[in-house]
Amino acid sequence: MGGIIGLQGTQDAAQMIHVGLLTLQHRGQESSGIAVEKEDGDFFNYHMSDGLVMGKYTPAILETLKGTSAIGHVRYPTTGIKSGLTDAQPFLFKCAHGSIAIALSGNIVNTEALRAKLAKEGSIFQHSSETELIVHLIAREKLPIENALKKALNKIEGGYGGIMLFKGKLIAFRDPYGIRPLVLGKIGKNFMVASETSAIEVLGGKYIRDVEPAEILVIEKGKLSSGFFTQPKKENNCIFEQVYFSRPDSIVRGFSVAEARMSMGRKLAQQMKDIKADIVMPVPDSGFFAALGFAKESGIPFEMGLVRNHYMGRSFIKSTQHMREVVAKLKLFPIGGIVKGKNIILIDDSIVRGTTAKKMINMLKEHGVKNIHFAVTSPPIIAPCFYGINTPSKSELIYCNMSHEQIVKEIGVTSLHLITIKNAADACGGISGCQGFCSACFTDKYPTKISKSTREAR
Ligand SMILES: O=P(O)(O)OC[C@H]1O[C@H](OP(=O)(O)OP(=O)(O)O)[C@H](O)[C@@H]1O
Ligand SMILES: NC(=O)CC[C@H](N)C(=O)O
Ligand code: SF4
Ligand SMILES: [Mg+2]
Repeated sequence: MGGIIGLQGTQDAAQMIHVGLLTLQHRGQESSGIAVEKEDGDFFNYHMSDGLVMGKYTPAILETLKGTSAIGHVRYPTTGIKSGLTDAQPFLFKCAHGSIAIALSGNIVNTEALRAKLAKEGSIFQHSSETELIVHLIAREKLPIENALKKALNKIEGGYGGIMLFKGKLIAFRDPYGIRPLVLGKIGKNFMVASETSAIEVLGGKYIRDVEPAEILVIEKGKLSSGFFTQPKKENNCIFEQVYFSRPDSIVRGFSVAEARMSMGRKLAQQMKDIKADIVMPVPDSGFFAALGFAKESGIPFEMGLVRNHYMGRSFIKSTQHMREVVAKLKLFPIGGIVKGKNIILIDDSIVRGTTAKKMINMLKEHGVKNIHFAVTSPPIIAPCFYGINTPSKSELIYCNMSHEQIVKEIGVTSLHLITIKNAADACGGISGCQGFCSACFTDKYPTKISKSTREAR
């Protein structure tokens, strides 16, 4: 998954990308990078850093990132080496076309086959993440860059949004199914692209529209041109963007994420009419708006009985189970005075491995909660994601290894309720049922081909 942002036409491009990356931090915490095209277009000024963005791009560093065309990336490792700077993006290359900087959010699913073929033909790989493949494929084509990119993108399959800098051009592209998000905006007279609208708005810019599935945008000297590298496929936007990943103040496929989450909460309340409770409580952060919607619909008072430590970052997107456990233990803490002796409806967006639920419910009990009815705004997650979110192999997914009743016991709640796929999709602006959305992690039905080796790699 991860987050990307690119803009052109302003002297403080790197400073703006830096602010954009801080805004996209929730999409990737493992490393970040900014690349700015040098004035002669010959290469890039750049800086990569591990961990969080905050504090890593000092004024002195930003001063070295001179240029008016820039891209940035925050990484959530879903392929390749999971930590360190080896796979920190943007990746920078020199090839027969010239200098290219590229950053990708998402995953390419036919990586193994392509990599093996290219390696056999003599390619040397510097990185272990798939983003590099695109440049290898471009470098082999003796065509103008846009056409070379078109050819390259026709050879890859997956869910991705991508950005490139090349000789005065900022180029953006999105997978044919629109699985991963990418939006176009404008700041003054300058165009920009980003994974989420919030990164445009924080800079004082205006969201214009989504980059279309299969679209390639070229921005050069303030002018925008658009083309398609293939026929767009039936849209399969990742429903997890609304459920968990995106910031609540972002607009995803025309819908406010906060409102979609509130509506999911309302629908859960309708599903749970018979459950009586004293208070409704969110699991912060991403359960917040759903709990608000639930409380409004049910009339049960809304309370904040859990405090979120924001310095811990998100637990789910940590790279190792050890770190997920550490963060899950420290990220939430109950407020005894609010929860003691209460029957509560507790709302979270998802149960993936069950790491958060187990720890948090234990703590709530230690603080004297009477009964917990746990309500979740995603259906059971029963299949891995191959498009850039680490919903892990079936062996790690709690709903693949236990029955609903066993999970109720394992996490220690009085009852457990999950939103239906139809209700989740309706709340997120689905046309009818789940049309327009990818929901493969709930259904095990993927929009693209997933090869045996890709499946087995999980
Ligand atoms: O069942 P699990 O494997 O624990 O994964 C699911 C949990 O992880 C996420 O929270 P996270 O801390 O990543 O982010 P948030 O603060 O935005 O909710 C998500 O919101 C769930 O709470
Ligand atoms: N954009 C991202 O953070 C993910 C890109 C790529 N799949 C990686 O793991 O590096
Ligand atoms: S499989 Fe799930 S997480 Fe992955 S793109 Fe589809 S809906 Fe999103
Ligand atoms: Mg959470």
